[in-house]
Amino acid sequence: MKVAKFGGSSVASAEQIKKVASIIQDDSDRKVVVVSAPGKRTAEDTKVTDLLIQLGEDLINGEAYQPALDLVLNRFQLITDDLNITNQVVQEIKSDVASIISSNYSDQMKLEAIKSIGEDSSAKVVSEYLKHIGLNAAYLNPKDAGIIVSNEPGSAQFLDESLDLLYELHKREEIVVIPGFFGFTKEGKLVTFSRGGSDITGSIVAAGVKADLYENFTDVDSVYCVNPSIVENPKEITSLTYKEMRELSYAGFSVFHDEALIPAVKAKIPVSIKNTNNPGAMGTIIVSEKEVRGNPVVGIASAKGFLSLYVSKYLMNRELGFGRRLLHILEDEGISFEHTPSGIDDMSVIMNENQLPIEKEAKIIERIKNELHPDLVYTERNLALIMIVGEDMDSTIGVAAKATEAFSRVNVNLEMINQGSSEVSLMFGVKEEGVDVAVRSLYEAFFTEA
Ligand SMILES: Nc1ncnc2c1ncn2[C@@H]1O[C@H](COP(=O)(O)OP(=O)(O)O)[C@@H](O)[C@H]1O
Ligand SMILES: N[C@@H](CC(=O)OP(=O)(O)O)C(=O)O
Repeated sequence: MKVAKFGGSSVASAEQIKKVASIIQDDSDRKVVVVSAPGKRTAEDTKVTDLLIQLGEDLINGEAYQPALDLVLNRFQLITDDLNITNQVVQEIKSDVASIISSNYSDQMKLEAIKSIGEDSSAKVVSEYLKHIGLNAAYLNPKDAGIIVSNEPGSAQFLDESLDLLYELHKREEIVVIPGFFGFTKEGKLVTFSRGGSDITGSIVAAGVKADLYENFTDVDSVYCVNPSIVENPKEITSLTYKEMRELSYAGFSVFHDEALIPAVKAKIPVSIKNTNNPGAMGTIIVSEKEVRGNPVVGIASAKGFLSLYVSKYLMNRELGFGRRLLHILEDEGISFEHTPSGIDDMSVIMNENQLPIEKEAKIIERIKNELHPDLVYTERNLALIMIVGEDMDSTIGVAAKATEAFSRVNVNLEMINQGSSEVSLMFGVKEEGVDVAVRSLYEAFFTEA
């Protein structure tokens, strides 16, 4: 049995859904299908999930929500018209939104329920179309499928008890179509995963049914060794390990959600990234161990929007518990961090800028000054992180030298280097304005030069 997940770009229009149907028809092992909400049809278009978030926020803020709702309704009306199937889903969206509005849900629960409508409706449309073309298909709600998650709205984690429930899908005769992106707590509350989380649903389902393969259909022929919006026509990666993919996804390869690997890894299910627009292309396979080894670097990822909280104090190295107390202040204030490079008298805490908005910064700095008495404490914003990833890097001499040479060639100053804690990656911090030119220079150094 194969689990096939189709991303937002694959279900963005009737034309795309027809391609999805033909991919499902092509292989009778594709018995379980997971779908995202309709994504962008063009670069300027808006994803249905973004329209729904707008709708939810307008509703909560007491503003007119009808314009956003109309855009969602029109989107599904157009899809059902073009597929020549019933528009029942449009009526269901209207009544679902009305019942969410009149419910006694908290604002957060209302927003969660509204966000789930995109995937839920998409699954109804896809299953309806599969039936329309003569396939034995059925829509299956995540609650009935057994997707049980933690109560963390907007960032749910799947719970292991989902797995046995999902295994029951083997008993189904039909091709089941499950909406991605949300699950239910043990108490029956609807909770969404983080953005891009339909990949997580696909992985949980694949682990639950013990699939032979988890196929993730998107709009590119493969995972490329660098983001194709930064380097034109980058080299394709034919195979990479779970570890490499997780690091690359975490550091900016948005093609696959970094949390989506865990269920597949635990169940040892290979993941294949394929193109809905070109299903004949080989794609990329993600496995636990690679057979063919070549370039020690498999990919270069980058992400903007980080900040460094720098703290310096003479003899910090001798002050027992300094690091713990610094991190405790952050924990106490609900701030999560990504990395903590440190020196003898200095420590930096790297975090996503959304963790420390400007309004919150003064309070944190004040607490650090009062509780830790540093010589210096300040933040540096607009940082980007670049991650060079490859399982064989740690046994290859000269990778860091080649990278720093590439940075100096394009005159990009390094704010930070972090190597050692991860066996498979080497991280660099640079100012945001230099990140793309730095990534291009690294690509040339590792992938185009002899
Ligand atoms: N290294 C990479 N390789 C391939 N695609 C990448 C990479 N980094 C970023 N992307 C982007 O990921 C996109 C596909 O992911 P996503 O937008 O989530 O698709 P979907 O609509 O299928 O969920 C590609 O169109 C591409 O722009
Ligand atoms: N629709 C959700 C979940 C998702 O996975 O979407 P996509 O497959 O378009 O990345 C989002 O936009 O976050």
